[in-house]
Amino acid sequence: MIKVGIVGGTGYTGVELLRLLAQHPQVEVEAITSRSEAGVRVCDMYPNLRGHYDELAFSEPDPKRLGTCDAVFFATPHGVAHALAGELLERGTRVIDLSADFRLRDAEVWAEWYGQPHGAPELLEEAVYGLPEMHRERIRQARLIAVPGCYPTAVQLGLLPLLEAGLIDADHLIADCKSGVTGAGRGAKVPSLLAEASESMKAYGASGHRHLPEIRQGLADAANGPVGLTFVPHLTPMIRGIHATLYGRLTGEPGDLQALFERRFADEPFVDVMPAGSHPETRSVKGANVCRLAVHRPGNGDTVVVLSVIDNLVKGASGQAVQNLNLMFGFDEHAGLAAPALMP
Ligand SMILES: NC(=O)C1=CN([C@@H]2O[C@H](COP(=O)(O)OP(=O)(O)OC[C@H]3O[C@@H](n4cnc5c(N)ncnc54)[C@H](OP(=O)(O)O)[C@@H]3O)[C@@H](O)[C@H]2O)C=CC1
Ligand SMILES: CC(=O)N[C@@H](CCC(=O)OP(=O)(O)O)C(=O)O
Repeated sequence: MIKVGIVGGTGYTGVELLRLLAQHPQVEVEAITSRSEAGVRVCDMYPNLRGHYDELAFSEPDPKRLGTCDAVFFATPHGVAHALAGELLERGTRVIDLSADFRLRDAEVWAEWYGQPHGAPELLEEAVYGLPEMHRERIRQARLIAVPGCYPTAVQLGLLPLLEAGLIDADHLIADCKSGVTGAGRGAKVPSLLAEASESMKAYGASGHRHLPEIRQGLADAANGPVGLTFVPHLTPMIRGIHATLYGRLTGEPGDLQALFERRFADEPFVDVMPAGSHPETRSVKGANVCRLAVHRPGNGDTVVVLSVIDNLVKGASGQAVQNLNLMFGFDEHAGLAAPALMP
């Protein structure tokens, strides 16, 4: 058994970590923090966890107590892990950060997109980008993991096979993405109100969203050179889910694209390449740590269309974080993540 801590336990990704870890045979949650709810029992705030965490209560973030854990998850807004990760690492605690604090390798690019100076540039070199389908062996050795963002997970998984094989024009990629409202977090915000978000859909961040540099960085690694990407996120009236529709211009005759995708992800426990002609639905991944993909070539023309769906709170955040923990501690990669999606 290992002991873990969670900083930022009242948010959607924090409570999703608790739900997944409740089924993990080798993990005990030692500490969970919230400044606003300190003293409140977790199961009083989240009754779905009654019977699983009856004694656990939120506490103030205390690096000494967190430093007694084998690993600490940060499910906090940007900047919080910058302040605490270094001290925890010095105490011998491994850090799995769900925020964007360590996702971009360049501190100046981070500062430009996040509107504040990078708070821990000295840790960037050792941080590993926690996309197991790209970096599994480095994750196994890592002390500090930057869990990818939700849109970046859906987009990178969908485009990796095509870029690695050099089959599409890397200068002109398009990612048209839709997210459910939990992507915006649990904090009260007008655009997340029922009357604002339901029965409506809108694009946002079309001229530049902070996930753009993160996605470009990952795709450039796959393409072995810079990429040009147009990324437009949309808010849709669902609670969980990301649907990414990805477009690439073929540079030549690509061969069997279905076989390419099946081969690329054959050994990946959490990527499901659907049969040719499929249209994956977000509800088919609700609550599950899975990315479902389908690849199309409309009219046998020069454009390839990839459809990629994930649950933003699971493969897009907390599930991926647990998958990283499993790799770091040599557990079965499925531990805590075996349940199928909810249906309907
Ligand atoms: N929602 C999603 O789909 C995804 C979210 N993420 C990322 O995961 C992180 C958490 O997201 P989400 O769960 O939605 O966020 P929420 O806004 O729902 O929750 C944030 C949590 O952080 C705590 N917190 C806030 N400020 C501080 C601070 N200064 N020090 C310590 N704790 C703090 C809050 O508790 P309190 O204020 O009481 O201490 C709360 O528990 C974010 O970085 C987000 O970008 C990543 C992928 C997907
Ligand atoms: C619907 C919605 O608002 N989604 C969030 C992204 C989700 C997320 O939390 O991403 P990070 O982990 O990078 O913060 C947004 O567009 O800002």
